[in-house]
Amino acid sequence: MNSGIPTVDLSPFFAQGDEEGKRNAIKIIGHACSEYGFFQVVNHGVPVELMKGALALSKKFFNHPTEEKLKSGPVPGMPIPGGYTCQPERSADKNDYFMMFPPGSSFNVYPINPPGFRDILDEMFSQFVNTGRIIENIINECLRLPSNLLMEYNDDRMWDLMTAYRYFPATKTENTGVAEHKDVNCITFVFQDEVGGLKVQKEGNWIPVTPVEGMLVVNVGDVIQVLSNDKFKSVSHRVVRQARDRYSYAFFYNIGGDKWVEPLPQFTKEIKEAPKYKGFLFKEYLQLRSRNKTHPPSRPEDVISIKHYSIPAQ
Ligand SMILES: O=C(O)CCC(=O)C(=O)O
Ligand SMILES: [Fe+2]
Repeated sequence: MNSGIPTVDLSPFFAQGDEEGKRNAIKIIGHACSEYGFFQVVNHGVPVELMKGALALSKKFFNHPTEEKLKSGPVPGMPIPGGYTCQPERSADKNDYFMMFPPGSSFNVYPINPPGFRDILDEMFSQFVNTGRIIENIINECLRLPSNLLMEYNDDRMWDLMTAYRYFPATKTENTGVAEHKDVNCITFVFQDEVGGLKVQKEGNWIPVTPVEGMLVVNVGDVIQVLSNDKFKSVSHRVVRQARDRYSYAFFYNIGGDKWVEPLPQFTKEIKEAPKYKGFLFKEYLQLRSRNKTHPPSRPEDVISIKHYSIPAQ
């Protein structure tokens, strides 16, 4: 099926000896990350039955009455709201969502209903972390970095996040599910139900990502764009609401908040290219980006994006 973004089979990374298969996948992913910022993967290690179960249980959860869902609402004082949240009326984004931190984090607030949802969420999260490590390693190879450089740099898994979303049906006058944005993190995974609605920007057009059962959509975020000094791109995407409710999951393979993010020497000094970004602490950028949401600037040019740290070419 032609969904408009490249598709890659990751099975060579789960078998011994298929070096050619690996090289081929690495080539497609490298091209996808520099041209699209997006690709999608099959045989990615996350069991398809688990993905289907996770969607089925999230549908049940979101169809509970609001009072029931709010029992797993965020605890006051959390840095980011964990648990169940509905977007405020004034937000352009029209969805409600459940967000969690790594299994075992004291910030997690799990729903009791539907039964089994908690176990499935924890399992999904752990599977996503495993696939995240594999894709991080592939990106390390695509960028021809010294072995394990990204893995050793990105060694704090406590900042990873997973969100289950429910998008409301479009109305006659508006259909924004999630407004156009670029992800802040390293690598994002998304899977959507058959309703669809995810769109990716390419050369001024919006490419729809056709939903395929068991497929994981992967995109690189701002951190990879900065580390690679723009070799790999963090690309704008959005969710367009459809005639009926749409359900999806997103997993954000992040980096530790205290990490310093700047273009790597392999893409600057070592090849005599000027860095395109100033360095920054990841948590400071996260804070600026969440302020866009809590205190939306009135002038569009004041909305903070990764451009905030860019160094103009001399
Ligand atoms: O729900 C989706 O398909 C994608 C959501 C998204 O882009 C995000 O949470 O950053
Ligand atoms: Fe996103």
